[in-house]
Amino acid sequence: MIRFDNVHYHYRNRPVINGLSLELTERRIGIVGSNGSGKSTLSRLLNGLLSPTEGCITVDELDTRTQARQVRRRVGLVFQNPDSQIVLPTVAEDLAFGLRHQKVPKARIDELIDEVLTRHDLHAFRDTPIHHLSGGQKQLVALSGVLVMSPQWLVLDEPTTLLDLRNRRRITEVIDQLEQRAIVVSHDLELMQHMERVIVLDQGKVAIDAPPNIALPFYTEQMT
Ligand SMILES: Nc1ncnc2c1ncn2[C@@H]1O[C@H](COP(=O)(O)OP(=O)(O)OP(=O)(O)O)[C@@H](O)[C@H]1O
Repeated sequence: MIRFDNVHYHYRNRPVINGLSLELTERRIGIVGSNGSGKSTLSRLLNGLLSPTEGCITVDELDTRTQARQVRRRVGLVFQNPDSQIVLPTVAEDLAFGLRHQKVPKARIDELIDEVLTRHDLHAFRDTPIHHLSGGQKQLVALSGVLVMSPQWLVLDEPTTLLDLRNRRRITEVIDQLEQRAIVVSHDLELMQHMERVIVLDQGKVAIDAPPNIALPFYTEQMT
């Protein structure tokens, strides 16, 4: 379980998250909200990249302030723009990066990479330079790079915004089939329909927290 206990986050003196208390247990949780409502800040708080200014976040009992390294292993964060996540020139090199850092033996790294690429239909691109890939393929590589580390939780920040309809559907299918628990931050309301629970953020607070058939009409009404 991920638990937020009266969490506040301020950038310098600008309050962005304002007293969130949440228990996240569902397998698919969506976070929506208008631009600047605090969604990306929330994603970074979830995996310990940012620490609350006030209050406490625990991930399966690990405190993100004091056990950030363990939290980051447990919660994989996929950024909105794959270019900010992919660091090495070819697909295989990039996927090996985190595993090598964790001192996983080379033969095991190759096995894990083969497995994740096959699962996402990317095996033909194993040694392809990243800059030859389409936006959708890069998005899948960025996701694969996080999955290969076997996190228990995934946080996906706007996984479909840069994609065309076909790739949006593909990523939606991949998210549906993930074994991990996933928290998906997105403006893509079609993707949000696939969630069990949708939290609407407004100025760093929960405006509504409900199944998508209730939360999404509330959100669209609020936005118009
Ligand atoms: N590094 C930063 N320093 C100062 N202010 C920041 C920083 N990052 C974000 N903010 C501010 O915090 C607020 C919330 O930003 P955040 O990126 O979390 O919102 P968001 O809901 O993800 O927005 P969007 O839908 O536009 O991506 C915004 O007003 C933003 O300007």
